[in-house]
Amino acid sequence: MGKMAACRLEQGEDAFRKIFRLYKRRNPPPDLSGVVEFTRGHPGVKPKELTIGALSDQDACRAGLQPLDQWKVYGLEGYPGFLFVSNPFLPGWQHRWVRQCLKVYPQKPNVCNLDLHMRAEQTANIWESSKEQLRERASHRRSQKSLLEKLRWVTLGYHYNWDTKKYSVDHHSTFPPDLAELSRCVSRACGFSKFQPEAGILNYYHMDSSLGIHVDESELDQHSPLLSFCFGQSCIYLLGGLSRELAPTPMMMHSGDIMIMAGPSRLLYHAVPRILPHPGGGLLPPGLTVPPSDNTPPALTEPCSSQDWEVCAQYLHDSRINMTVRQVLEDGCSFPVGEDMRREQTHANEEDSYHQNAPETPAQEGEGQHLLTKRIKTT
Ligand SMILES: O=C(O)CCC(=O)C(=O)O
Ligand SMILES: [Fe+2]
Repeated sequence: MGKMAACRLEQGEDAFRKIFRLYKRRNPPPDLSGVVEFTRGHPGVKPKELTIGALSDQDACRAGLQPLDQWKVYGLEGYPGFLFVSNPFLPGWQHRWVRQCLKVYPQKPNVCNLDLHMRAEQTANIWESSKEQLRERASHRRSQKSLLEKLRWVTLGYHYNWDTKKYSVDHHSTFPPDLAELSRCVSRACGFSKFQPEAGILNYYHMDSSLGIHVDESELDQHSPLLSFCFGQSCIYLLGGLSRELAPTPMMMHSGDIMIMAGPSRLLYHAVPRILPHPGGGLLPPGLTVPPSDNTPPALTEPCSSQDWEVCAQYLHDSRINMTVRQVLEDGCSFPVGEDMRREQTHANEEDSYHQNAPETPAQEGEGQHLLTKRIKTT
């Protein structure tokens, strides 16, 4: 990078990047006392009341969620439209979503990072080819990394294209009905009764992973909320402003927590600089140390068997999974065609410059989330 450009960066173009690097740092470890813990009454955290009745107890229960009057929901001063739900899952139910993320959602026709450099038959059954390797790990036998451990992202519904940064009508598969229903339950509960789950990105992190600074702006509908579900180990999540000059707020996310980015918070910069062991010791967070619930009638997903859970638990000892769910198209709209598409593309190209490094500019730390496999970085 030229001297001038470096200078401009230092003058605060990128307050976000400075904080990203601070929390990513291992040596010396950063002071975490300023990191927002929503359930611990941090300044700026405001409990929120949801409309009781927005989600029936029966629908909540089918999705593995507690009755709405039990949910702990918070807003954050300075971030209108942002909501944080502290683990609303019923005991034994996060397990099912974790199992879906590891065993079911990586299957074809869904798309994952491994497809970029492996043949279709090699990625046809990631779970089956990995489970023995993961079990062996439990008995401390050394083994090669399994495909599951190499998984970084999976796309669902309208498959996000990491090259063009677009969704398209031609690259679509059925959005998983169970995750669609969970997402509709959460969005209804939070007052977004029209939300349509149309695309999902699942992110798989290990203890040395991070997710670069970005805005999720590829959806044609940027008014609908974006939902984000966390499982496994904890993370520091940075929520910034509409520009990278604004310093982000660091917050902790734990297993089971759900975030809703809506309204004025929908297009804010954000990043995950650091994965942290869940607080409290032990290999798994408290919500996952109970056995998987075996059955509650009638449910969206089948119970997680103890054999499947053994593999999932082993995976989660040093991993975090995040599912984001998005509405791509505005209500009643379809993908643009002809003249509309040209207009849309011109507009998108202007916006893309936000994410791309100029050719002569080396990638900056914390940048480049949309660069193919670099989306989740491993140090
Ligand atoms: O892992 C997270 O919490 C954030 C994921 C995210 O920002 C994304 O998928 O766009
Ligand atoms: Fe994002």
